[in-house]
Amino acid sequence: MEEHDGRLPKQKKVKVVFVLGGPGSGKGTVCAKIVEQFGYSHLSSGELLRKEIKAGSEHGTMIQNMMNEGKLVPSDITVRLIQKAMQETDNDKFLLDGFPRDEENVRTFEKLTKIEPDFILFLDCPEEEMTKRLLSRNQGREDDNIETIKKRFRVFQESTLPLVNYYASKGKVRKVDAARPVEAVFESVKTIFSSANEQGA
Ligand SMILES: Nc1ncnc2c1ncn2[C@@H]1O[C@H](COP(=O)(O)OP(=O)(O)O)[C@@H](O)[C@H]1O
Ligand SMILES: O=c1ccn([C@@H]2O[C@H](COP(=O)(O)OP(=O)(O)O)[C@@H](O)[C@H]2O)c(=O)[nH]1
Ligand SMILES: [Mg+2]
Repeated sequence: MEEHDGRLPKQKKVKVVFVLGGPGSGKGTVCAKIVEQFGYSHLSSGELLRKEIKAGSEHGTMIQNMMNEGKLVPSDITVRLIQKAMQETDNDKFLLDGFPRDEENVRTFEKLTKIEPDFILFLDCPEEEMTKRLLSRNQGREDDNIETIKKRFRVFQESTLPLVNYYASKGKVRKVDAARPVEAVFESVKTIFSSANEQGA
């Protein structure tokens, strides 16, 4: 048996909120505001994947091809990137923006991190509004074109929404009407995070 001095091993008990919503629903925008007001660290799996492409990493080309088709990158790759980013961040509260996107993402995340989310913030927005936002986002993203947008909506409907419904059945979803102006959306989000704070969640 390993000898130790009685102290617990260095362990972080982390709190995680999954921030879900269709492409262009405003996940990144609202996460930035939650960070300012509630001290979470913001990890966007999409951003982490785009960094891999830029860095020309081992899986960069494959990731780029998947993204341009609006398809989901294999869970192993995404989860490892998230896990690494969490370990490198000196915080115990994380917003996972745009993750998980399907059931396999969840299974892989739970297997590798043993973390269960506190709750799911769900930004509910009609496709028409999301399309308008994506087409005027101007971030130079190759996947913000109408063909790829349609594919991304389909993946969201078929793979991500069932997950949201699953978490809703466990009482874990906090849904917000995301079709309103940013300030109004954030007012609702603030209420949710304030009450989560009070409950020590
Ligand atoms: N509530 C809102 N009303 C109008 N435009 C918004 C709103 N939230 C975000 N946007 C804009 O819509 C685009 C998509 O937002 P973003 O936060 O990148 O969404 P997501 O991360 O969900 O794809 C951005 O140009 C952003 O400035
Ligand atoms: O966990 C993730 C996050 C993103 N993506 C890929 O990256 C793209 C862009 O995701 P992001 O969250 O950045 O887009 P948004 O929803 O914000 O428009 C998606 O369409 C997928 O191809 C993925 O496969 N897994
Ligand atoms: Mg985003």
